[in-house]
Amino acid sequence: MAEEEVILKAEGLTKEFKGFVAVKNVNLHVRRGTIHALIGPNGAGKTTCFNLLTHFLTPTAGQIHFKGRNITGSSPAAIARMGLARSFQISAVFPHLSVRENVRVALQRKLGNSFFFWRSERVLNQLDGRAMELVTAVGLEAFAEQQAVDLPYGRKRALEIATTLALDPEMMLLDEPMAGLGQEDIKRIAALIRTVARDRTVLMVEHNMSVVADLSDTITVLARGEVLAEGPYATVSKDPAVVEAYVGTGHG
Ligand SMILES: Nc1ncnc2c1ncn2[C@@H]1O[C@H](COP(=O)(O)OP(=O)(O)OP(=O)(O)O)[C@@H](O)[C@H]1O
Repeated sequence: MAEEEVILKAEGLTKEFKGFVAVKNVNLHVRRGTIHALIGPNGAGKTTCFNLLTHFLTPTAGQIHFKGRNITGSSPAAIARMGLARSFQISAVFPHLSVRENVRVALQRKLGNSFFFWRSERVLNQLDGRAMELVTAVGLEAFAEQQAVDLPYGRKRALEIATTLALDPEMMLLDEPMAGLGQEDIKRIAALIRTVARDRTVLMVEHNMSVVADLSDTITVLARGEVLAEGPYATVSKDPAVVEAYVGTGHG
């Protein structure tokens, strides 16, 4: 794989919790412009891996490179500024601000706390314009003036994606974007992920196999902290070791 094609690279990634190895020597290469899924049965180490990649956890060993730069040990804020952003949990949304205001706050945060120039009316109006573009991009225009707390669950997920898009990341990491969603919301959020992935790279941890099959260019399967298989869905879903790992845990 040509080096310039790889936007995110993890090598020998390992995380130990008091002697228990949750992630073991994981090598991961995410190609620029693709949708890459990280899957595996319960307890496989997906969340730990995700937290290592987004720097919410420090690896015991291994290195992470983003756009050719070693970002091991950098702060989540620093890597977000470099263009690698994780979608924030729903709890990070301000419940009593409107949808539009939530996105505007995210845009303000991108500008940085040290600059207060955005308090001027002209800049606020500009930010409102961009916020509405993002609100529309995620299909929330009809909800723009509603408080976040009043949104249906699936719409909150869309808002979470909009606030992440406000950072204009080159690469977006999504932690179980379909968790807790009904069929209709799943369709809508899957379409949204496909749209946002047109001009950026997406890495997601996801349990919903039909979504993974539908969206992903590449899938990495983890089991017991190790990479079991990697490739397109058609290949990994037929891999005997993958079938065994899922059947063995009753996932089917
Ligand atoms: N902070 C921690 N301290 C100790 N053990 C941990 C910690 N975090 C995770 N683990 C263990 O590491 C292993 C991998 O957990 P992880 O949550 O990464 O798996 P997962 O693949 O995301 O699972 P799930 O699909 O159930 O969310 C599990 O055995 C878990 O108990």
